[in-house]
Amino acid sequence: MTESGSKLRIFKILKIIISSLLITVLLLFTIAAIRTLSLDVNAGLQLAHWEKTNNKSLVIDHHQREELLANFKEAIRIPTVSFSNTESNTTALLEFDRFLRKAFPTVFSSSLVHHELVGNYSHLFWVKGSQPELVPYMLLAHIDVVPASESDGWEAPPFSAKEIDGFIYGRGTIDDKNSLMGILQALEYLLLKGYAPRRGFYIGLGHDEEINGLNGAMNIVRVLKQRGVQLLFVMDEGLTISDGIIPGLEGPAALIGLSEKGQAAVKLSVSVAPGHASMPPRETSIGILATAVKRLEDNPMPRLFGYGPEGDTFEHLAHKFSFPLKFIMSNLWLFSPLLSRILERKPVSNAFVRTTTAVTFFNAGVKINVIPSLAEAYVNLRIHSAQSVEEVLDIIKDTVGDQRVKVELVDGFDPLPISGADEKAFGFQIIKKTVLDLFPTVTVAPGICIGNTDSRHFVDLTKNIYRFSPAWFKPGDPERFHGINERISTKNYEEMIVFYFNLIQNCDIRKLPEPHSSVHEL
Ligand SMILES: CCCCCCCC/C=C\CCCCCCCC(=O)N[C@@H](CC(C)C)C(=O)O
Ligand SMILES: [Zn+2]
Ligand SMILES: [Zn+2]
Repeated sequence: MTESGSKLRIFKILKIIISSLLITVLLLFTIAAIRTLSLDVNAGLQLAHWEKTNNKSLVIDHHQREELLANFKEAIRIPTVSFSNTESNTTALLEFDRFLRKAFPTVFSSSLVHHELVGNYSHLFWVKGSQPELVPYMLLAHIDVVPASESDGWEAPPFSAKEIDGFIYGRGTIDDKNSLMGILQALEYLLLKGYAPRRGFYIGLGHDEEINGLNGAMNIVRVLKQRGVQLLFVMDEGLTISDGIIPGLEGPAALIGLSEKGQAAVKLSVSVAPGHASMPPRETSIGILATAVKRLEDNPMPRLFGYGPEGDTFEHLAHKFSFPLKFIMSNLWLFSPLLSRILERKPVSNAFVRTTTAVTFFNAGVKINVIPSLAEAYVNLRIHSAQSVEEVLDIIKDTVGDQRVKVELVDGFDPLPISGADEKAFGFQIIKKTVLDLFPTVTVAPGICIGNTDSRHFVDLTKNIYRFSPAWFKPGDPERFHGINERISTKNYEEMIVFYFNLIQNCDIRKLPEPHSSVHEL
C-alpha cells in the first residue's frame, strides 16, 4: 500500500471512531433528555379515589394551645438522660411516667386503651380497633435524651424549655419528645372527641433508645412476639421535612426513611513494651495508632451513591430542581459519580454517599515520663446500604495496613432491609397522604435514615418500617440533633399533633385505592 493510501485508511478509521463517539454521546443525551422530561415518579395515589372514613378534624383553640404547650414544656423539663450504656436517670424516668398519666388522663383511662409498662420504664399502649380483622400498625417514639450541658453554648438551659421568638429550646424538642408528646396529645384529643379506631394500633415509647434500646424497644418486641403480633407497618423517628437543606431543591421535601444505615464499633489498638521516656523507640504506640487513624480519615470509604435508597430520593425530587440539576438528578445512571462528588463536600450530604468513619475515642498514656504500653481508639462507622459490616472491616484492615495495629469488631449490625414505597405500600402511602394533606407544598420522597432508631428491633414483626416525623428542618437545624440549641417552633409542634391526629384516622381505611385509578378517572 502507498503512503497516501495508508493515510487515507487511518483517516477513514478515525472518521468512523469520531462519528461513533458523537452518535453515542448524542444517544446518551437524548435518553437523558427524555428521562428529564418524562420522569415522574410522584403521581402516585394522590388523585385516586380514597375510601371515606369520616375523619374528625382538629382545630386547636387558645385554651388547648396553652395546655398542649405547657404539657410539652413539662416533658422537656424532665431530664430523662441516658448517660452511658449502663447509666440512665431512672428518677427522671419514673417522674416522666407520673407526668404522662397526669398530662393524658383520657388515654390512661379509656376503655379502648390498654397500657402496660415494659422493662420498668418503657410504655406499651394497645388501642383497640372495632374491626379486628384489620392488621394493626405501630407508632414509636422514645423517652430518653442524650446529655446536654448549658456550658456548650446553649442560648437557654437545655432542660428549661424556654420559649424564645416562637421556639421552645431544650434537649428532646426534636429528638424525640416532640413525636412522643405529639402522638399522645393527638390520641388524647381523638378520644375526647369520641373517636374509636377501626384499625387497632400500638404505641411504643422506649426509655433507652439512645443506648441501643436493649431494655425498652427490645422488650416491647419480645412481648409482642410472645402474643403472636404481626404489624402492618411501624413508624418511628428519623427523617424530617427538609426546607432549604438540599442544595438546589425548590421547596420543602419530606423524606420518609425506608431503611437505616448499619453501624459498627471498631477498636484499634497498639501494644508495645513500656519504657523510660528518656530512651524512646522511633515510634510509640501512640504514634503508630495516630498514623492508623490518620490513614482512615484520609481514605474515606468508597462512594456508593446510587446503590441504596438515596438514589430513589433524588429521582423523586428531580422535578423540583432547576436546570441543570434537574437534568443531572433525572439521570443518576449517568451522573451519580458527579453528584457524589458534590454531595460529599458537606457532612450531612456525605452521610448519604458512603459509609462514614468517625473516630470517637482515643486513649493512651499514664504518665509524662512513661512510654505507654497501650494505645486504643474506637471508630464509629455508619454503613451504607450497599455494604456489610464484614466488608467495612476488611476495608479498615487494608487501609490501616499495619500488622502492629489490632483491628477488632466490638459491635455492629448490617444496614436494615428496605421497606416498600410503591403504590401498594400501605404505611408509606398513608404517611405520604397525611403529609400532603397538611403541607400541600411539600414533595414527599423515600429516603435513608443516617442514624439508627428503635424501629430496627422490629424487623421480625413487619417488613414495613418507616422513619419519619413531620418536624421542619431548615439550614442549621440538622446540627441541633444531639447538638446545642435543639429547638422546635410552637407552630411546628402543633402541626405535629395535627399530623398524628390525621394519620391515625387515615389508617382506618381498609385498603389503599387501586393504583392508577386516577388515570381512569381523568
Ligand atoms: C442530601 C439529603 C439531605 C437530607 C437532610 C437530612 C437531615 C438529617 C438530619 C438528621 C437525621 C438524624 C437521624 C435521626 C435518628 C437518629 C437517632 C439517634 O441518634 N440514634 C442513635 C442510636 C444508637 C444505636 C444509640 C444513633 O447514634 O444513631
Ligand atoms: Zn431519637
Ligand atoms: Zn437521638
